[in-house]
Amino acid sequence: MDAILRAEGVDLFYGTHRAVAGADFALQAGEVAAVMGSSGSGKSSLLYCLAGVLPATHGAVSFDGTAFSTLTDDELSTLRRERFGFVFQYGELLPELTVEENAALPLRLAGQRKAPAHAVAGEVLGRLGMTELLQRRTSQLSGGQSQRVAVARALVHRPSVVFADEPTGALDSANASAVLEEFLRLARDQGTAVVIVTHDETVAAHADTRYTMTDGVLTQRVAT
Ligand SMILES: Nc1ncnc2c1ncn2[C@@H]1O[C@H](COP(=O)(O)OP(=O)(O)OP(=O)(O)O)[C@@H](O)[C@H]1O
Repeated sequence: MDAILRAEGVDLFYGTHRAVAGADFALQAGEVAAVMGSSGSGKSSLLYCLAGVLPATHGAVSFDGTAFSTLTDDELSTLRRERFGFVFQYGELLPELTVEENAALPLRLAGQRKAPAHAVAGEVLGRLGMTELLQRRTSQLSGGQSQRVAVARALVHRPSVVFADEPTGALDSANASAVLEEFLRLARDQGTAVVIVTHDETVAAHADTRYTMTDGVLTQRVAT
């Protein structure tokens, strides 16, 4: 099967510092891949290249057979907005919006009207146990609740790939594993592939494929 997301020989330089060094990566539709490695090893930098947020200095990244380098900035923005979802360590929600409004944002940005967008967001939030909190401002949520909203927002438009950078890194371990399991169950149910950057071996254990980043060099770990 052809990979939905593929990186070949990707380098990312910050000035003279080579943060990503010759990375090869392939992700199938619906696959969950974890990228582990110590602090500063280049995991987030790789994620930004794979998501088309930073252009690779050398090498190529392609989505569904189309190299990012052949797209205009507008086309790449549209691809990121419509086909990708993002979850970060601290949720990165809009604090003045409600839970429902935050989760519905990708649909609203895609031009959907409020009522149907909120109906879909409400359904996804319900699957994450957030039905009672739909009208609450996200500034008034716990860490675990915030991450559930971030997960809903990343999945609500049924993207092909979600990029998650330490998605449960700010939570205590019981909360972290609950949110991670709900996140991956929803993603797998809708066939969304996931790339998770993590320091945490227990997070990586949930993935189908595991990689290790060492000083910018990405290596696939062979299952034992
Ligand atoms: N914008 C930048 N400009 C210059 N150097 C950077 C920049 N961003 C990251 N770096 C450097 O590139 C290297 C890789 O950083 P990156 O954030 O990708 O690592 P990481 O593995 O995600 O780390 P952490 O686990 O601590 O988040 C580090 O040495 C970092 O200091």
